[in-house]
Amino acid sequence: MKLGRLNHVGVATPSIEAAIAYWRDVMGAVKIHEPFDMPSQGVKVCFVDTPGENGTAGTQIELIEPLGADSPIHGFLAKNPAGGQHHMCYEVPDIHAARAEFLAMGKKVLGEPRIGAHGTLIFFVHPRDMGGVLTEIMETPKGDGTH
Ligand SMILES: CC[C@@H](C(=O)O)C(=O)SCCNC(=O)CCNC(=O)[C@H](O)C(C)(C)COP(=O)(O)OP(=O)(O)OC[C@H]1O[C@@H](n2cnc3c(N)ncnc32)[C@H](O)[C@@H]1OP(=O)(O)O
Ligand SMILES: [Co+2]
Repeated sequence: MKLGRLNHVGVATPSIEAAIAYWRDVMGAVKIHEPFDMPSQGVKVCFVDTPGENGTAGTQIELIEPLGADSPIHGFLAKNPAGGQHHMCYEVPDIHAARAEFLAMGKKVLGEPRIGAHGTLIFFVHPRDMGGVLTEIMETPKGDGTH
């Protein structure tokens, strides 16, 4: 499997507002995007751009707060009440080919590809099969890959 670039690091938080303040005031985020609800994924989302070179945006942090009773991050926050690093997301050119490759390697792919926060198809691979890291695979957006 040849992964593309790291698109974002998912960080679960019990409070997006508190997390925004941390990334802005402590970590010097260069841009805080408008938070939005993704009921289909059971999360409230806010993208934060860390500083890159010469004032440009670097890596994106995806802050996620539970939305609804069935949110997939309730279990994580029960174990990590203050929040923490939740998943890493890598781009691939062809989501269906990538999914088939992970399955062929015997990895536990969590569900069918569905639309993610960048508007392209995503799927997750279970952390037990990925060195303890919940891994999100997303099809590369047509634009610049930022939200
Ligand atoms: C915003 C939309 C989208 C995007 O476009 O970017 C997103 O990123 S949405 C992000 C939220 N969505 C998801 O996480 C969907 C996929 N996740 C799941 O299906 C579940 O969270 C899970 C990975 C199957 C875990 O389910 P859960 O019920 O919470 O836990 P288990 O008891 O089954 O856990 C088993 C095992 O795995 C460990 N674990 C759980 N979560 C993580 C994690 N994020 N990172 C590392 N390890 C994790 C958990 O501790 C258990 O370990 P053991 O106790 O050793 O068995
Ligand atoms: Co994500």
